[in-house]
Amino acid sequence: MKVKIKSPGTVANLVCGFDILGLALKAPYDIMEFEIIDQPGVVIENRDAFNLPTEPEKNVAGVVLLAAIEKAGFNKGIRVTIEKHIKPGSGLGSSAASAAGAAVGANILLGDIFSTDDLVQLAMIGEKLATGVKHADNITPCILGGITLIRSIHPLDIVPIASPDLFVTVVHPQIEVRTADARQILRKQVYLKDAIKQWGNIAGLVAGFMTNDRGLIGRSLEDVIIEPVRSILIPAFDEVKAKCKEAGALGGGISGSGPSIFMLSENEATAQMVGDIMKKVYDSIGIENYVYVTTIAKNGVERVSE
Ligand SMILES: Nc1ncnc2c1ncn2[C@@H]1O[C@H](COP(=O)(O)OP(=O)(O)O)[C@@H](O)[C@H]1O
Ligand SMILES: N[C@@H](CCOP(=O)(O)O)C(=O)O
Repeated sequence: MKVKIKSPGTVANLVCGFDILGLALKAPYDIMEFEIIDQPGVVIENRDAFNLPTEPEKNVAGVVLLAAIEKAGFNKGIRVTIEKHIKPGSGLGSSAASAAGAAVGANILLGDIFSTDDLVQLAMIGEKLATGVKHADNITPCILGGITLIRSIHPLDIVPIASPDLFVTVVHPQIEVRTADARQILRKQVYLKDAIKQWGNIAGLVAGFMTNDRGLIGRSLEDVIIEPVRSILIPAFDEVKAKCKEAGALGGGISGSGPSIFMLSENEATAQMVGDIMKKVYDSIGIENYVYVTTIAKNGVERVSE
């Protein structure tokens, strides 16, 4: 039996929700194909130009598949073919797409034996390999679709949030920011006044999503803790953000750990205009860039026909 899935890109952090809020994107997505093999262990074949490791212990899909095999007590092996469209180090959850895709793909092959919490726990093993830390704000929306809140990872407590019909524009300037590096530069302590502002924004953003209050969503898309530090790694960040908001975007910020920047808009025309602005800014400073105008994906990792 062969299992083919598509695994979506994700926007983690959702500006003020560092490590706890994320959404799934309709595009881009990776394609992965799985099959059971007699030889125990994991075999990885990459069908893209990213040169990711094929040794299972060095590839996030590999470590997740090894963990799934062990957890299931399975005595055969799994071969996975990865066709990656989400560039590693993009801030669009490239590692999460492989980790979550591997967990879901293995689960289908093994007969649907894992719960959603099991899948997230397994996929977090992949995120730990990529970033040095277990975080679930990419893998949870990648698995479940929509917008998700990770209230806690110890113990795991996932809260799916109602997703308003918003458009998402993402620009991916073609520079690489490794999530592991973007975590290293963060301050370990925050001022109470900043924490209070951030709590207000997170609560406002979740309430805004749940009540479809566009004004509240826009006002709450503010990050006073992480963005001021990480935006230094992203050329023209302030200019892009200011111009997109002027053009009518509700708001946005760094996608994951960057360098991608995302904006939410109420309609497609604004989302397209925002994309044109993003492109123009990066073209004007000679940075190759790629723009996606898309929506929030209702579904996460999905099985597709051969
Ligand atoms: N299957 C995989 N998919 C993506 N990245 C992988 C994979 N296996 C290992 N990696 C490593 O993980 C890192 C990319 O993860 P990360 O920095 O979190 O990027 P992103 O923000 O796109 O998720 C790179 O160092 C890459 O080599
Ligand atoms: N919460 C994480 C999210 C990283 O997202 P990625 O798409 O850049 O992998 C963090 O900000 O470190």
